[in-house]
Amino acid sequence: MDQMTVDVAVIGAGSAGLTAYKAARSHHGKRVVLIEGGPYGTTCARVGCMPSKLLIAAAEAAHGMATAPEFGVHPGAARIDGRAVMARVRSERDRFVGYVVAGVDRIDPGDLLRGCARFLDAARLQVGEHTIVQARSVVVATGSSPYILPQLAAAGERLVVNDDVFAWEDLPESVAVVGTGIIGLEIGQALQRLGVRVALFGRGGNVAQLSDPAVLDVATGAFRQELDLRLNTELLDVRRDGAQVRIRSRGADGSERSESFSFLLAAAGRVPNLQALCLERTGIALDTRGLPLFDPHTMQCGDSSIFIAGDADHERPLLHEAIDQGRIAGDNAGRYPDVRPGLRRTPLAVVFTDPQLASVGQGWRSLRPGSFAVGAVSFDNQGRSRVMLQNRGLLRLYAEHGSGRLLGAEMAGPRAEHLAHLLAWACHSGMTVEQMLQMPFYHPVIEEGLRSALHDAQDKLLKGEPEIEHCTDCTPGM
Ligand SMILES: Cc1cc2nc3c(=O)[nH]c(=O)nc-3n(C[C@H](O)[C@H](O)[C@H](O)COP(=O)(O)OP(=O)(O)OC[C@H]3O[C@@H](n4cnc5c(N)ncnc54)[C@H](O)[C@@H]3O)c2cc1C
Ligand SMILES: NC(=O)c1ccc[n+]([C@@H]2O[C@H](COP(=O)([O-])OP(=O)(O)OC[C@H]3O[C@@H](n4cnc5c(N)ncnc54)[C@H](O)[C@@H]3O)[C@@H](O)[C@H]2O)c1
Repeated sequence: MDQMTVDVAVIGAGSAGLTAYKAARSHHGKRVVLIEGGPYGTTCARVGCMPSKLLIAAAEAAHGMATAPEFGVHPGAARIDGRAVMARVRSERDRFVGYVVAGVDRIDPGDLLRGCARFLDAARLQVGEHTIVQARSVVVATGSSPYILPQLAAAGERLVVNDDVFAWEDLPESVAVVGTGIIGLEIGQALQRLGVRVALFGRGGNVAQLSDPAVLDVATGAFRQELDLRLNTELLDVRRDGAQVRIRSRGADGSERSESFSFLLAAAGRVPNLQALCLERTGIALDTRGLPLFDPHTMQCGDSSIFIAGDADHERPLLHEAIDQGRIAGDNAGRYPDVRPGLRRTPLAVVFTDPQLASVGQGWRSLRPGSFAVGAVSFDNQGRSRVMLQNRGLLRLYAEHGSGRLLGAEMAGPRAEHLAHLLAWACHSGMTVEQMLQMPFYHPVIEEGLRSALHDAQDKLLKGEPEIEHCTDCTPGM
C-alpha cells in the first residue's frame, strides 16, 4: 500500500471538490490531494444541469412550432427526429464535460489520486486498495445519487435515472416518471413536448418543492393543461412486462389503473454519497439519517478537521451552492485550525419548466405567521406576457411588517429565472419594498409584473395588513 501525507485531502472532483481543491491550494505551500472514484466531468456537466437544459431547449423548439399557429404562423407539421435530438444533447454535453476535464488535466498530476476513498479514522483515508492518505484536514465533496424506491427495482432494465436519459440514442415511445419534484418535472415536460407519452406520478400534492399553496395551485393548473400529472397517486405494483414496464396505480379519486410504458424514470429525490465513506470511524456527529452535522457558514463538521460541501451535505443541492460551499470548505481546510465563516448567499432556486418556477430567500413554509405581508401579481393579463402568449403564472413576494424588507418570494411564470435574480439581489442587499419601487422599470417588460406585486405589498404594509391565509397546517404535504 502506498503512503501519502498531505495538508488537505479533498474527496470528490465534482463542482464542490474542484473549487475546494483550488481554495485549499491558494494557501501557500499547502500540499493538497484531489481524490476521485468515478469519471471526471462533474454531475452538473455530465448528467445534471447542462444535459437537462439541452433537452429542454429542444423541447422549447418543438413547443414553439406547436404554439405558432396561435400567432397566425403555420410552420407545417413538426417532425421530431429523436436520434438527432439526443445526438445534439450528447454532443453539446460532451463539449461541456470536455471543458471540465481539460481543467482537471491542468492540475499537477501529483495532486490527483484515482479511487474510492473511505475513512480509516478522522485523519487517515484509504483510497481503493492502493493508497493510505494521511491528511491534516479533509473535505468531503462526494455529491449525491438518485434515490431508488425499493418498489421500483422490479422494473429491471426498464428502470432509468437521469444519467441514463442523457445517454439515450433515441427518444422512447413512453415514460412513466415517478416523482413530481424538480427533475421529474423538467425532464417529464421536455420529453412530453418532444412527442414522448409521459405520465408523472406524485405520491403527494406537491410539485417541484413549491411551498406557497397559491403558487402551487397555479403551477399545478398550468402543468395539468399539457401534462398527465397524477398527484396523490399510490403505486400499487411495478413489474417488468416484456420490453416494457407495467405500473398499477391508485389515483386520488380511488380508481385503479394498469398501464405499460417503455421506461420508468426514478425521480424521487437524491441521497448524499456518504455510505462508502465509513464516517462512523471519524467520530463526527451524525444526524438520524447519517448526515454529518456541520456549520453552514464554515462547512466544518463539529470542531473536527473534516469539512463538507455540495450535494454531500444535502443542505441546498444546487450548483452555485456547491461552488460556494466548496470554496468555504477548501479555504477552511487549508487554514485549519484557523476556521472562518465564508460568504453564504440568499437562497435562489429556479426550475426550468414552462411556466418556470422559482423561489427566493425565505419560502412560504419558513415564514413566521403574522410577521409579513404578501404582494401578488397574476401573469394571466400581464402586458408583455400576453404579447408573448406566455400569460400564465403567479408571483407572490413576502415583505416584513415594520421594516418593509423583502423576505422572499415564490413564483410560477414567464422568465421567472430573471425575476428571481432581481428578487434575490434585492433580498441579499436587504432592500425594502419601497426601495425596490424606486428602481427603474422599462415598458413593456415582464418586470412590470414584479412592480405590480411590489405595489400590492406596499399597500398592505402601509395598512399593516397581516397575511391571514398563512397557517403552518396548510403547507401541502410532499
Ligand atoms: C438532472 C439534474 C439536473 C440539475 N439541474 C440543475 C440546474 O439546472 N441548476 C443547478 O443549480 N443545479 C442543478 N442540479 C444540481 C447540481 O447538478 C448539483 O447540485 C451539483 O452538480 C453538485 O455538485 P457536487 O460537487 O456536490 O457533486 P458531483 O459533481 O456529483 O461530485 C461528486 C464527486 O465525488 C465523487 N465521489 C463520490 N464518492 C466518492 C468517494 N468515496 N471517493 C472518491 N470520489 C467520490 C463522484 O464520483 C463525483 O465525481 C441538477 C442535478 C441533476 C441530477
Ligand atoms: N433547475 C434546477 O436547479 C435543478 C434541476 C434538477 C435537479 N436539481 C436539484 O436536484 C435535486 C434532486 O431533484 P429531484 O427532483 O430528484 O428531487 P426533489 O426533492 O425535487 O423531488 C423528489 C420528488 O420525489 C417524491 N418522493 C420522495 N420520496 C418518495 C417516495 N417514497 N414515494 C414517492 N415519491 C417520493 C417527492 O414527493 C418529490 O416530488 C433537487 O432538490 C435540486 O436541488 C435542480
